[in-house]
Amino acid sequence: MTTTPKSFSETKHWLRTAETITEALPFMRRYTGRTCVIKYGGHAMGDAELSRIFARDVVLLKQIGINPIVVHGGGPQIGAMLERLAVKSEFVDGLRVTDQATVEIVEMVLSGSINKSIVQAINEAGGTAIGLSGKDGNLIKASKLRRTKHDPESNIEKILDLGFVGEPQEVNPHILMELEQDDMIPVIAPIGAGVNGETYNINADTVAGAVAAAMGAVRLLLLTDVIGVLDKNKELISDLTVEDVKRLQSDGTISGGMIPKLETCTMAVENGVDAAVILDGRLPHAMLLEIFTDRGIGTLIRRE
Ligand SMILES: Nc1ncnc2c1ncn2[C@@H]1O[C@H](COP(=O)(O)OP(=O)(O)O)[C@@H](O)[C@H]1O
Ligand SMILES: CC(=O)N[C@@H](CCC(=O)OP(=O)(O)O)C(=O)O
Repeated sequence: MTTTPKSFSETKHWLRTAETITEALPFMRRYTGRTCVIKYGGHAMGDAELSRIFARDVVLLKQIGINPIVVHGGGPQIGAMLERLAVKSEFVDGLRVTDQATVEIVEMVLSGSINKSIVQAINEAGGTAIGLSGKDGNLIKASKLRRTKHDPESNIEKILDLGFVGEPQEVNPHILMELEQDDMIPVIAPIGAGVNGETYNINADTVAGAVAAAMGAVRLLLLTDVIGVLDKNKELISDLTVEDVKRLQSDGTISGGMIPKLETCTMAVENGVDAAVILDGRLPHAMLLEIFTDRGIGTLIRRE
């Protein structure tokens, strides 16, 4: 059956749709053939309909020649499982202190249920997704995170011991390139393997940034549960340079999970990623609005 527009408003709707597609053309040209790393945060994946929309948008990117790589988090889901198993958990500067029992649960939740549900959603949307953790194909070689924190009482830098929290030492881009060439969509759980066979829990933003840098991505998109980086008056900051980020960090404008997020963006844009964007994963089609319109949403971070 064919349908033709029946009313003036219906015609306007069709015209608007056609205009939107035409508007997207220059952006498609800019991004085609390039890699776009999407960090899908645990907070952003709470709603079933939003998850379906996310999966469809990822497939759409692939369909028009952009290579999406999904790196997912799962902080709230790990938290819920730890609570069920009565394992206590605390965060320092947005990072979960991770002992041996915790790292086993973190790996189970991230590489298991969360990874597979994203893979399944993308496959149901018509794509071919492959789930990986940093252990698969030696994707991420990790080491124990070395971090210090200034102690105002003693005025010295104290070494933080976060247990099995890791940082990527090396990301192997070859396996991801192979998958891209075969039209597959990698979905990565932020788990890394150490040289002595130990398992590391790595912040998902950090993994996304390291993967984006290793792939020379055109964009690193961090989907989260806020509209972007907010200033002290809770207003959205739409653009930031690396210098601006340092200032926001030292004057305390950013805290908690926003700290590793912006550190990641800085690392990524200093290592060959064109730009990083922190945007609201609760907004349907947030990625498409960011990539295919000149309005942009969220906070865009560039080198300078
Ligand atoms: N200046 C800021 N602007 C926006 N969010 C901030 C800021 N400082 C701290 N945050 C916190 O960072 C959180 C996002 O980080 P996180 O909870 O780790 O998200 P995700 O689970 O998506 O990775 C926000 O929900 C907010 O509570
Ligand atoms: C070291 C560390 O904090 N790891 C995170 C890994 C998951 C994650 O980063 O999830 P979100 O992106 O949803 O926050 C954690 O254990 O929660």
